[in-house]
Amino acid sequence: MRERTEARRRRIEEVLRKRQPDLTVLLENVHKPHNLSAILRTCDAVGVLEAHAVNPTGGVPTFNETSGGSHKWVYLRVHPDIREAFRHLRARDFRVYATALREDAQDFREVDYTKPTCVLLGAEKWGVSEEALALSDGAIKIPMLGMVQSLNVSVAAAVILFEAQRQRLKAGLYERPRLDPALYQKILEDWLRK
Ligand SMILES: C[S@@+](CC[C@H](N)C(=O)[O-])C[C@H]1O[C@@H](n2cnc3c(N)ncnc32)[C@H](O)[C@@H]1O
Repeated sequence: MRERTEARRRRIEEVLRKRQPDLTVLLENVHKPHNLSAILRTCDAVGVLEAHAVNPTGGVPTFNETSGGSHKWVYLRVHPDIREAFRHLRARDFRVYATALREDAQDFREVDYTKPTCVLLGAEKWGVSEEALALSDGAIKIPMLGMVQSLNVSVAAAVILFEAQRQRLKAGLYERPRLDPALYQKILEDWLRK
């Protein structure tokens, strides 16, 4: 029993040392539980500490088994509206890139994800709102060469976040703890209670 507790603690510490407090997503009205769950699962895999969501249509975000339990390990902060979400992110020096299937959007691989970065993802049906697009630092897209115009939102999130992970691995950002010691300790205690 004691050994299992020790092993669990070591595993939690190992994961926490790789968490990236300056990489995140903002989900604008992504309301389907399987999409939200799949995105949080990817966030966990690339080391996102906290994800953000805005649900103008109301309601508390819900998860399903697609999350694989990842919603326990990735905090989700829900903002009352998109302006408040941007205020929060700007106060923490994030650059926010809106995913959008526009002519003038740049290829997502051209962004430097080693800087504090938030990837804004839009609603399944309507995409990112004009308001959110106007507030963002630029639009990015995953080039589409097939017959279908767009990807599923959780797939788009995975493609972009793993490019961020690739860049951050190369830059050595997973090699040393990124959380300040007080925050690390607070989260460690929280995770050990789960
Ligand atoms: C199904 S798409 C929405 C399609 C919507 N009709 C539009 O024009 O934006 C849902 C979300 O997935 C993401 N997405 C899907 N395909 C993408 C692509 N090729 N590049 C960037 N983001 C994409 C965006 O966040 C988008 O808002």
